[in-house]
Amino acid sequence: MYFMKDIVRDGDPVLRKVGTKVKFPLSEDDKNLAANMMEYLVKSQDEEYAEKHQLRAGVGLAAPQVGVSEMMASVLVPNDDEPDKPLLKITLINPVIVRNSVQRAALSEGEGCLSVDKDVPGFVPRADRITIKYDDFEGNSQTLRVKGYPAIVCQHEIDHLNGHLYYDKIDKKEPFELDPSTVVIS
Ligand SMILES: O=C(O)C[C@@H](Cc1ccccc1)[C@H](O)SCc1ccccc1
Ligand code: NI
Repeated sequence: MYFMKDIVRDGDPVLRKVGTKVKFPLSEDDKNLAANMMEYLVKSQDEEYAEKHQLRAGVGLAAPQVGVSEMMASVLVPNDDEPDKPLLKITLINPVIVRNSVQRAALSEGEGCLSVDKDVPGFVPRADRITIKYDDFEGNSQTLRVKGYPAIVCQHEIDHLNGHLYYDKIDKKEPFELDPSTVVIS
């Protein structure tokens, strides 16, 4: 299980590297990495456990954030209407975004990051709909199409695998300026 002490913070060069491709068959270390990252997300969304262990809630976690420069990220997007049926629960291995909608989207509250302690205000414009090619645990290539909030989370995590942080995408001069056609997600 990871705790906040295990989360690498901005300034550590590992967050600015492009991760190495994960090889198959998965090593025991990579299997444990995937399990531990997803476990962090599950526990961080359990209010009682998160409070007791001072975990920041997360809907995504990328391997570089726990110091492993590999192409692997976990995503757990909760479903407020049906808590035991998350909107998206997936481990993305070697993910590549192969299609981006022209339509842009941004979270109305901006974004945060478990690896960035400071608050960086501003909209983070992203694609509203994306198609991701990734490998599953057996090494088979899979395709995932997501839109809206799950798509924002996947883009945030895949950015981590390529050395990008959310505030890189905030317009420095006009942080709350948005193209009028951008979908604002609350
Ligand atoms: O640092 C991370 O990668 C995890 C982020 C992912 C994320 C933040 C903003 C927008 C999309 C993805 C954490 O989940 S930040 C905390 C959080 C928790 C619940 C909902 C939104 C943000
Ligand atoms: Ni992040």
